[in-house]
Amino acid sequence: MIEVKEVRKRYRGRVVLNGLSFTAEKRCITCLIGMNGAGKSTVMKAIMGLVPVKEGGILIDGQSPGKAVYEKISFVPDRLTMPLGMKMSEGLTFMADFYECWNAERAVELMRFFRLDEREKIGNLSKGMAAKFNLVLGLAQNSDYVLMDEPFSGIDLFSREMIADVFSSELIEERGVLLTTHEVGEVEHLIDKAVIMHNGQAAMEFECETMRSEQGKSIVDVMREVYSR
Ligand SMILES: Nc1ncnc2c1ncn2[C@@H]1O[C@H](COP(=O)(O)OP(=O)(O)OP(=O)(O)O)[C@@H](O)[C@H]1O
Repeated sequence: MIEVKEVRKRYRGRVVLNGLSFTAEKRCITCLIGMNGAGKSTVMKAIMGLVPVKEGGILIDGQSPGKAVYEKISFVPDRLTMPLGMKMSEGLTFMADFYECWNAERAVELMRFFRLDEREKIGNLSKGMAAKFNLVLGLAQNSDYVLMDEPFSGIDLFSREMIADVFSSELIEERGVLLTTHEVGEVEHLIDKAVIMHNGQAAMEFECETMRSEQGKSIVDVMREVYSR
């Protein structure tokens, strides 16, 4: 389980996370939802140790983040961070050299699934192709958790459906997924749990199915309630 406990984060004195707490479990797709600038990417980066957090705590399966823990988590940032001059094949080799948990067979399977040609230069990829390659890099690691920052951003409908298929496939099944998205209405059926961020805190954390069956509310309904408070 990923546990975010009472995390506070300021950027140059401005409070972005103000005692944020939530959990993301294995075998569960958890979605962080919030307006632009709510701090979603900041939380992702904090979990990955990419931005320092002085107050509050983050635990992964009960352990504080460190090298061993980071082998358990893969992070798909909101844009590709590979050099643009590299071919995708070189990017895959780089990942294989760098990550002990790299699963080359799965990488090949994913490249085929997304119909990506590894001979293509990264700099020549369209936005959607780059997003898919970014997902390959994250999902081909044998990690227990996958963090994805805006995996659907700027991607056409059919490619979104392809990415959505990955969520319900065996590529994810046993893992815990924590993602951010603005396409809440579209991905609602894929998400198990929602965490609505507001004023630097988790204003609501709920199981989507329970919310639907017991209160008849969609995630968007709950968002409207939270933001109109
Ligand atoms: N490195 C930084 N230095 C200063 N301020 C920052 C930095 N990174 C983020 N911020 C600020 O922190 C706030 C939260 O940013 P963050 O990117 O986490 O939001 P977000 O919820 O992911 O937004 P969006 O939905 O627009 O992607 C914003 O006001 C942003 O300007």
